[in-house]
Amino acid sequence: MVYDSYRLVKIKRILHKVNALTSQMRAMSDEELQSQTQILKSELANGKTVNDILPRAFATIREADYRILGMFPYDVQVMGAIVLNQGNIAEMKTGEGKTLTATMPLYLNALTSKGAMLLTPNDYLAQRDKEQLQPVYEWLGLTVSLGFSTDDQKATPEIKRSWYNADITYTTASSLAFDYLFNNLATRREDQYLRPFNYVIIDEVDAILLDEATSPFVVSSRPTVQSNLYGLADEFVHTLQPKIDYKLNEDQNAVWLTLHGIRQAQRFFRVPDLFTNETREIYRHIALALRAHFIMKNGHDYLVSEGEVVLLDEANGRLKKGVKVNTGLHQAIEAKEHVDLTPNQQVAASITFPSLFGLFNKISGMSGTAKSDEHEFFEVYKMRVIQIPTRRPVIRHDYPEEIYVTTRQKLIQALDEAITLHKAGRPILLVAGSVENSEIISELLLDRGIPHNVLNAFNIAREAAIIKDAGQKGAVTVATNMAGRGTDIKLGSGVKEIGGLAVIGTEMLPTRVKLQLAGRAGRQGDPGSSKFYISLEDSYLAQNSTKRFKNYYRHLQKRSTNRALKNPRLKMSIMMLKDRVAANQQMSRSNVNKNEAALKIQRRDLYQRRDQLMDNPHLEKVVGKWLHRGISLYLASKKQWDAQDLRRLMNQHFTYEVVELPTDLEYSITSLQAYLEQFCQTTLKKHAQKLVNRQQLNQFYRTALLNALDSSWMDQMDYLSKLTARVQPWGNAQRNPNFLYQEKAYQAFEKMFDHAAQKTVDNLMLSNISLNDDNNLVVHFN
Ligand SMILES: Nc1ncnc2c1ncn2[C@@H]1O[C@H](COP(=O)(O)OP(=O)(O)OP(=O)(O)O)[C@@H](O)[C@H]1O
Repeated sequence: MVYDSYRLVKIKRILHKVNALTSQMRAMSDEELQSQTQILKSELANGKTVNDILPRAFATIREADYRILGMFPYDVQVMGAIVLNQGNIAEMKTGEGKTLTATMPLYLNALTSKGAMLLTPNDYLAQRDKEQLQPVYEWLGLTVSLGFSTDDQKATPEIKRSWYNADITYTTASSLAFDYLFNNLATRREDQYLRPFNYVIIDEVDAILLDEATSPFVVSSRPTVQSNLYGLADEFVHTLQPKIDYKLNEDQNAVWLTLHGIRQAQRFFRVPDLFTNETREIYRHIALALRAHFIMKNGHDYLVSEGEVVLLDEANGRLKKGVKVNTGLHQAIEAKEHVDLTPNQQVAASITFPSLFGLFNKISGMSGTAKSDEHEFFEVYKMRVIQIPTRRPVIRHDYPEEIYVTTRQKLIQALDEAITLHKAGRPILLVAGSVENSEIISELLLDRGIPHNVLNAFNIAREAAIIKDAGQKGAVTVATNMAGRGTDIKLGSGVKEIGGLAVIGTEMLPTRVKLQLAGRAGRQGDPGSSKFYISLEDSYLAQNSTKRFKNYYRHLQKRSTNRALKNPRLKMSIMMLKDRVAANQQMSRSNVNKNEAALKIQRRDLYQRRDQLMDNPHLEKVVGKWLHRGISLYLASKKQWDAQDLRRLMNQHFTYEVVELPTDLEYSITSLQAYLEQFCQTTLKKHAQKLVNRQQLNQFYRTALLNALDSSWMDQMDYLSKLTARVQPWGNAQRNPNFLYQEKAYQAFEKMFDHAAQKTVDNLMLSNISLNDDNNLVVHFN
């Protein structure tokens, strides 16, 4: 705390410097103010640093914000902006105006011409913020872009390049993650579009770096053979009895087979042992089916819509875009819900948010709720969380939550409260715990004849329109926690006078999500209130509570009281439960980060090699080296060679034609190596004769090498994505699963290059090459 106030003093000193320039900026003509951009850029070019020019740059854009948008950033916003420029996290309460705050560090860091990005948690916010602020940046002579397309058209590399080369880019973390992965799957420089990452502000930083830290972004590629094990594993799971065959630890979101269950599985799948190399896949599918059945809940974690399973983002109630679930879990849920299975796909590239942001020169973040995790932010990202005071005191009234025994009781109470407030004319935001509950609440409201809007994952398209009306007198909006982050509900006329927006929650939620939702009311010093109605049947409690707690619940259920529960011990145990869940989540993030660390090194190494291959105009030497390695690996597969073995090997990997071996060939490894290398060179010469020039030959080499490297990397990614599940059972045998993971990941990476070398031989020898009508190279790998 002492350090915090010391930091604030330092920040205020910089604020004074910015404030001192206000009148000077106000006196400038528009042209003079606009010319500041060039002046500041040349100061940077002449050796000044971003920190040196901060006061002037901030004062410039502050005045521009005022002239173009009519909003002059408040002192507390400038303080937030200073924190963002330091590469730290500004904790600013909800509604304090983070969008406008970000204009200052974005402008300042964009002056370096290396790019500045703002990442929001969803498309809607990125688009809204970009549209709102674009006029300011453009007025000051900077370019702005939105980092994704707003229609369904696929963007060409050229279009993407224009997004990422803009001075300032507004986008979402997931769009950036996917673009990064695709950029590094390109086989030609022309298809790449990213420049090195420079500066980023992550809006709602706790959602991105904490809540979503553990689910990697995955780009899938070639479909693999569909396994019929999903259906079988699903059938098997139906036969299991709780506690006897499997155990569920809802605290840790874990479910596993007991010894009895393992025996059942061995009987069901007719295998003697479930933990051998051959039966690994069976075990993996059982683990997936168990998760699908006992951890993933319809309406909470996913929806089934028109015969398809769509995953929901737990943190914000939105549909998950792209492929973002651990390999196979999606199919396991599909088997559970009896819908068609999507084809199995292989992982082509993957990355987690923490690794993605590790690629930036400077990262910063903002959120209304980051302080509680400041240790983790510092430990993992070296970012400090600095609390910025609010401009006006928050006068929102947060009532203590009311606890009921059953879902029914809590919903009725919440509805009664909503109706009372509605009668008084106050706008109401009724928050449901799941899509299903939002529909139930909506029906209950209809029964009582109350008109309302529903905002859930099914009607995202109407989000902006719904939010626009949500603050009007008498408006009732039912929403899932989708309405939590960044939703700015503006109060209609006369609403302040009657008490502002009322947020009524109907579900127990993690603390941060709850704070975000309450923060929809009482923004910028407005009046407002929040109250949460929870029940002992809420899924958060059901999933995370202890045995004692459950017994207590059963006891209360028998008493069948309709009144709110007031027992202080109950409140205390709920508080402790929340802490325990948060600690468990932190632990699982730290495990994922440790595993990801191995992957990060491998990914960087691989991408560097790819870049080198793409830039090298003379690949003959590299080709020679890889052929040498590939051939020696093929030859190492046997101790003794004879003519028949050699012919077989050559027909598999070197040529489809009949092999004529020299009569005087010696069958020692050394001479076979020399013979095969010579054979390869002759084949390559033949290939070269079909091509127009040396560049084309180089292009052929590059394609063959990249293809070999990429497909080996895909196997590696696939292996790693399954490795976490595989090391778990060994972990139980008292070996540290993290250590095992690192060890196995490293060994596999070494092996990966062996496979790539062998694949290179096949690619160079067995491919069909030709020229099309325009004399462009066409390669088909076999
Ligand atoms: N300096 C300012 N002058 C006038 N109005 C402002 C100023 N700064 C912000 N506002 C207004 O305050 C409201 C809240 O801003 P914004 O949505 O950016 O808040 P936020 O901090 O991002 O909230 P949340 O945490 O909920 O996302 C907006 O309507 C915005 O236009």
